[in-house]
Amino acid sequence: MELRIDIEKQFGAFSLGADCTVEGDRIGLFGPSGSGKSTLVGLVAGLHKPDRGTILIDGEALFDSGKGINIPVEKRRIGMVFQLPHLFPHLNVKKNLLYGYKRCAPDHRKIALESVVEVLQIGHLLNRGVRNLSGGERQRVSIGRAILSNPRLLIMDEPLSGLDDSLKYSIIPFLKSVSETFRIPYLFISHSLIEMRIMTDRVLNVADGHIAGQMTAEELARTRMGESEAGYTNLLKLRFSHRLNGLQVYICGEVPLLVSGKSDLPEGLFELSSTDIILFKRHPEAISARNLLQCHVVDVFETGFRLGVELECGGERLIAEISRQAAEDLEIVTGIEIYAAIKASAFRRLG
Ligand SMILES: Nc1ncnc2c1ncn2[C@@H]1O[C@H](COP(=O)(O)OP(=O)(O)OP(=O)(O)O)[C@@H](O)[C@H]1O
Repeated sequence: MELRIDIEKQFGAFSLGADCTVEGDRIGLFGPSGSGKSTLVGLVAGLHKPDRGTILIDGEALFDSGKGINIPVEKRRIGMVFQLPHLFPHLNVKKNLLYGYKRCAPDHRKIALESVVEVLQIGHLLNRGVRNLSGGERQRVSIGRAILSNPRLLIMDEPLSGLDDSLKYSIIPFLKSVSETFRIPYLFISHSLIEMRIMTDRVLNVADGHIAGQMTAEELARTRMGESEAGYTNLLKLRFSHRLNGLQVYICGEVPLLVSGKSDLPEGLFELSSTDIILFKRHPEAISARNLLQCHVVDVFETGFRLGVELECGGERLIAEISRQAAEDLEIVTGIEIYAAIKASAFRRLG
């Protein structure tokens, strides 16, 4: 999808002026609270009318003040999912799901109820009233309802913010499989850099009512690494192997990792902060950290006052963060071999 926006909107004291072209099917909008993300997607969806400008999807004008075009919201074919699922309380799950489908013109009805129910695994809920659903189930139903309206674009405005961590990471696979199965491009709003990296490829950085830049989610994470004490978050998909001396052995690429924790689910998404990786120039004789990985330095980059060090280790990439003095002591340059020590307790399971 290509989204072209060149609009201005004044909302009381807040001015929004956005001018950008973005291409991709998994687009993020990232920025602080009040920067204008929801206003911007509301203008795209047709919930508000720009004061002037143009909004085009794949060359087709949804709004063009010069030509007097303003496609009404119900004809834009844009589905929306919000932080709080706005389901109809008097309708059961099936009727909520079919609401958008029935309003969609028959020519555009390409996605069937059965396939959405299957992907979102909500078949057992169809006859239930929506008041009797858990938070995660409600959000799955609201995603299903949006998909069944057969939109050309799905807008998700902080769809995971109202959920606790474990629920959030159980919904993400559904969001991903929905987008992969039905191939609907989406705009995804979040304050969470981790959600951006999991859910999006291209990110619009929104600041003070304008688009301050456009980059990949990975570039955004590296840019912000030096601004946060938590550093860069490595996201690792690990495969459970076995238990050993009260710890769990997971496989990362080709490398076994010792991880604290109790779950022995076959797979897991873990986070590891760049500040929890300690680098050694030579193999240390004995250390308390349970993981000592032999790595190659593939990149060294600036992160404000410190340096980011990208490591290759058994087919996986890790980013560590060190001071300039430490980089001098270690004589770090691209291509050298180095050892990375990581405590078993440094890994945090996300889902
Ligand atoms: N209808 C409106 N009338 C007046 N001001 C508005 C209106 N809608 C939004 N605003 C203002 O526009 C600014 C941007 O709000 P918006 O909700 O778009 O930000 P956001 O980046 O989505 O924030 P958050 O991440 O907190 O949801 C805010 O200052 C808000 O008060």
